[in-house]
Amino acid sequence: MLDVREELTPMLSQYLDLCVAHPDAVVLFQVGDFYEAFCEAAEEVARVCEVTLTKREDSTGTYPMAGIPIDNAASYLEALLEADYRVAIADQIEEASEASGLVDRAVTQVITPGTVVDDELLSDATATYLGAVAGSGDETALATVDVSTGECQVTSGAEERMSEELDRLAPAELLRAPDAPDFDLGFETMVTDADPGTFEADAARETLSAYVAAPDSVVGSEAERRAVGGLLDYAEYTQGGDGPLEYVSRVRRYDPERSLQLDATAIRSLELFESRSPRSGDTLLEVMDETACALGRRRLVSWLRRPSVGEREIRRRHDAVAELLDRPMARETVREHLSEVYDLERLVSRVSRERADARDLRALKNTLDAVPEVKAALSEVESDPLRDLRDSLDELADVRELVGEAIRADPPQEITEGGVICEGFDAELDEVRAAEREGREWVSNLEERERERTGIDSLDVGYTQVHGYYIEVTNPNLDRVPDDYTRRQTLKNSERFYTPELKRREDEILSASERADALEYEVFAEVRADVAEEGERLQTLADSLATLDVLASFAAVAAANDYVRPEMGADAVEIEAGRHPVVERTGGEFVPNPADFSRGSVAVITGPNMSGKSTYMRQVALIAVLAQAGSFVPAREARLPILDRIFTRVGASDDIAGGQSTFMREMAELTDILHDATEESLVLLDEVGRGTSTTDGLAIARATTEFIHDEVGATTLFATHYHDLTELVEDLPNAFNLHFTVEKTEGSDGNPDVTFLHRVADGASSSSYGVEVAELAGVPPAVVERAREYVREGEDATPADADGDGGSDGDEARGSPDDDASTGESATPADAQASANGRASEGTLAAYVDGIESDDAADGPSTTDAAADVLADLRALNVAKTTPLEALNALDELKQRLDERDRNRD
Ligand SMILES: Nc1ncnc2c1ncn2[C@@H]1O[C@H](COP(=O)(O)OP(=O)(O)OP(=O)(O)O)[C@@H](O)[C@H]1O
Repeated sequence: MLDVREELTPMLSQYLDLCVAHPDAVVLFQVGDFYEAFCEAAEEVARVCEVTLTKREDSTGTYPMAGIPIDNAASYLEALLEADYRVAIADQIEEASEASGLVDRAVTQVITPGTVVDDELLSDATATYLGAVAGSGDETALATVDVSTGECQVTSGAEERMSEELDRLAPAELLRAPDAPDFDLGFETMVTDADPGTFEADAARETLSAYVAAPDSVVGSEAERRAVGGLLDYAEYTQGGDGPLEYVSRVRRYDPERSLQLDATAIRSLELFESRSPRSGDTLLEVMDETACALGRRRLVSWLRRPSVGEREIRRRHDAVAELLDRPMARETVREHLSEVYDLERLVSRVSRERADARDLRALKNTLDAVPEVKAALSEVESDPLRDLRDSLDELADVRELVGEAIRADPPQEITEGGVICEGFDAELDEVRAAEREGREWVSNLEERERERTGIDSLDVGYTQVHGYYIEVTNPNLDRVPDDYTRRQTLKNSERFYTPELKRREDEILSASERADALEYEVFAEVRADVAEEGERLQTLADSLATLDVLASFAAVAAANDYVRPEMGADAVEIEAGRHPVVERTGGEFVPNPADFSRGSVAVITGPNMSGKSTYMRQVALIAVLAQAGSFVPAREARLPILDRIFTRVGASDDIAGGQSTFMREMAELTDILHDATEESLVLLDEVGRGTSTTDGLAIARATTEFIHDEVGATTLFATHYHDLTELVEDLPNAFNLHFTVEKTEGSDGNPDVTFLHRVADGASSSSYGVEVAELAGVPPAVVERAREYVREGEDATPADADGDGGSDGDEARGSPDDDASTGESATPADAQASANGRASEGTLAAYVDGIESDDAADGPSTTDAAADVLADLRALNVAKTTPLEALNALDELKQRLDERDRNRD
């Protein structure tokens, strides 16, 4: 279009200028009640938003055009953001009526994934971050801002640390300074190449100096300053580029190591915020979220994501929860009033961005109305933290009064059309309104007066938009019309007139009405500006309300679920009758279990599939997370150390959907653990080493355990199906075995029935019960029977030790992956269950196949072809992409083909 620019109409040429100024965005251009896009942009908008692609015809040609209604823009904007577009909103910045020629337009906002501020596009519970990275090596800095609330934070450190921090915060959009590392990001984001100049030291200092008085004192290094500078400059650009964002009142520096570090893997595998299985759907957040308002909800997420490591801070939170637990009346009253609290942080930012309307200000007033009530409910509290919180609640009576007196209780959405400002607030406005009212009254009495004067009983006074006020006289009465009537309009049966006085009044009414609307808007804008002045006090209030809401929520959850206050600062993890906070809520009777892990101990946990190993390990970690976040915990008693990090490495099969080599990923995560864990860390390892051959897997598991035990000293829980690992405890003084118990009874068919007791006990497990678990899970009887035959064969044979790595003994032989010496692959009966659970089960299939292969070798060529076909099909099966049902069906079909082969052979 650039080449024909000279020939375009002024409007399209204006559109084109804006597109050139915002090359990375789709420009949406206000035309009346619509946002329009033209030419190529129109095609994209039509496709993504599913709106009709129309044509605009003018003297210069025909152009594609697509529009979205402004009133209803949110869902369309969401679609564009989801399709990875940035959207530049070009609003009309002058009234069409005032424009001489083309209406002036300017980009007032660039909407990008990291900078959305519209409530409809934001989630209540989580913050949407824009992030910026500058620097490299040990001097890498990461700055983030939540554009909707103004929360701006910066941190720095080694590249890997910052990469972890990025993964944890998962900003929706990321800016990179030219020298920033090219991180391998573990989350979806839009990477934006911002103007490199904004990241330069001087430019950044200047940007920052508009926000903080002494830029050098808030940031720790040049890299931090550059990251914040580039970040805020871009945030300003997206908000219309009118200078500093007033609502960013604080730029805070933080050190991620000052909180319990949970990396993205741990957050995911502990299911803090997202459930890994589409079926379960329950997360720690869902269980813990009894918050009453959005402020509290976001604070809860941030406390769970970043539990504290400060013993004093943790104790204070526990003190507050304890008191709120003891005072149910106060707690419930506080929660009730908090539920009337609007999203103050976002409200304040809208006020200072001049985006708040009259309803927002009323919402602010309602929120402020709740504050004295909350304070009153807390009047008798005795604990320091609650007293401090109560005393810190600023009622902002001045703001509350101002809004109460200025803004009507139920104002319209539109702030330019009157009906917003209360009577009695502004003398000039009242005067103009009085004039308007008086005029209208005069008109409304006119009919009666004129009927009397003319003697025409059917005379009517009315009003139309086009012609204004009129006096209507029907045709038969026209002869009685007085001389001062002037004809305005002729209808079929009547004539309409006006008088000079009526005309004068009409002009007065209209101009008073217009003036009143304009004045109202002016007064409203003044009130809004006065409120904006108090932004910082409002932010502080929001902060206290958020904290109070989370503490009350913790107390409510503790009351409802029988949680107990943990004792902090212990030297060991000691839990009596601990429960998994999420699993205990998802039905069935939950069996509480104890934990007693001294610092640096390594517990090797064995037990059949489904016996409760993973649940147990996660429960220990979740109890630690909850305690350090400030909550009570699901247990009868708990004494806990203050942990610095929690690491989790869960079985390779759980990551199969990730697409990458699961074993590589497993090992990369293991490397991080071995590298970064300390004596204050808790490490959960679930089936480490499973992603490779048995020999290698066991070797890695063994070496890992030894290393953690001897060198790292982290408290470690290691769930494994490698029963050989249980022997390790004999050599490692700080290691011990735990196992999960099952009850085995003889079933009616003579085979064993297994009941899971979900109870942890000392020592190693004696059996795997994989086949029984497979049966319980519904694996077809033919397969289960065949598996039993294999197990019996295995038991009769001498324990295989072809790998020369020790082999197994007695009962353990069945569960030991070492048994499967013929392939060197893992063939635990566990895998049968894994299959039923929707996980890959290459081990079991491999065992099955190898059985067939050796059969075939013995039987000669006659039956080998059929078996080879089966094998080929099996090898072609993409386990990662196969659902459990498909896997079972495939297995059943292969089995039938082999049965067929056996019958032919007989
Ligand atoms: N203490 C408990 N009380 C009641 N039910 C439990 C308990 N622990 C676990 N369960 C139930 O048992 C199921 C299996 O538990 P879990 O996944 O922890 O077993 P696992 O031994 O880790 O299995 P796998 O080795 O296959 O991963 C859970 O989904 C849960 O429903």
